[in-house]
Order: sequence, then structure tokens, then C-alpha cells
Amino acid sequence: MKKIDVKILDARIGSTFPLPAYATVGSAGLDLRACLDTALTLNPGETQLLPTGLAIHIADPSLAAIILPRSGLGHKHGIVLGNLVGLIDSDYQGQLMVSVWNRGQTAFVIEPGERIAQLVLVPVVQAEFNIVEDFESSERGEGGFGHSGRQ
Ligand SMILES: O=c1ccn([C@H]2C[C@H](O)[C@@H](COP(=O)(O)OP(=O)(O)OP(=O)(O)O)O2)c(=O)[nH]1
Ligand SMILES: [Mg+2]
Repeated sequence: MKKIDVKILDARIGSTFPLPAYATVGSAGLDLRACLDTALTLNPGETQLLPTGLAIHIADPSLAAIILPRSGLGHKHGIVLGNLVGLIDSDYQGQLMVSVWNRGQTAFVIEPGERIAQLVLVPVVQAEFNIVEDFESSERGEGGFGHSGRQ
């Protein structure tokens, strides 16, 4: 398994709150916890930036991490991400932050240490632009945005 440097910024991580870990052998995501001192009420429509108590340094430019909502929180409680998806650059060394957005109709209470989102490591290809006048033609060409219909 790939090793990634992590700094524990809040002493509760690794003691009161477990360090993020894959829940099963096939898990893609590592759950991130809300490093809060007290419970936080997120009112309908409200967005808050929450600390996770962790910093990672991915270091390898061919990797990044994305922060995704947890499906249960998103589907059942309307708790998703204010930025929809978070992207963690391989050279970012600051605290992992989670923008939580209550897109639902009822207030939701986030408890200290609650798992609020998940982190997924993904491969990245960095590309440079090669400027051309015309592309070699493709089957799709410029068709897009539903040009092939719905069925
Ligand atoms: O949900 C998120 C999204 C981003 N970040 C951190 C890691 C990322 O590498 C950095 C910058 O994110 P991004 O490039 O998406 O934000 P920006 O608005 O373009 O800020 P910047 O000007 O710092 O690049 O913020 C988080 O901690 N959580
Ligand atoms: Mg940016």
C-alpha cells in the first residue's frame, strides 16, 4: 500500500478519534472526522468549513486526493459538500478541511469526531498544451451536451 505522510494536528486523532483507515479491504475512501470541540448545528442552507485535525502531504504529482460526501449523510440527511467535491493537490501541506453544506430542509447536528466526508486517492496525469489549428477528426467531433438524444 502507498505510504503518505500525515501530520496529526489535533491530539484527539489517533486517541479519541481513530486515524482514518479503510473500513474494509475493498474500501476506496478513508472517512474524515469533524475535529470539533462541541456539537455543531448546521441549519438548512448553511455551509461551514470544518477542520479534520489532519494534514497530508501527498508529494507525488501523479496523485491527488478528492473529498467526497458520504452517501448516507448526503442521501438521508442532505449533508453534502459546499464545494461539491474537494480537490487536494499533491503539494498541499495545510490542514484537510471539509466544507459541509446542509442542502436539506432540517437542521443537522454534527458531533465532535463524527465521520463527515471521505478522502479518495486518485491518479493524476499532468498534461501540457500542444497548440494546433485543427484536430485530427474524431467520430464525435463537436457533438455534445445530449446531441445523441435520450434513448
Ligand atoms: O475541500 C477541500 C478543498 C481544498 N482543500 C485544500 C487542498 C487544496 O490543495 C487547496 C486548494 O484547493 P483548490 O485549488 O480547489 O482551491 P482554490 O480556491 O483554487 O484555492 P488556491 O488558490 O489555494 O488553489 O485547499 C481542502 O482542504 N479541502
Ligand atoms: Mg486552486
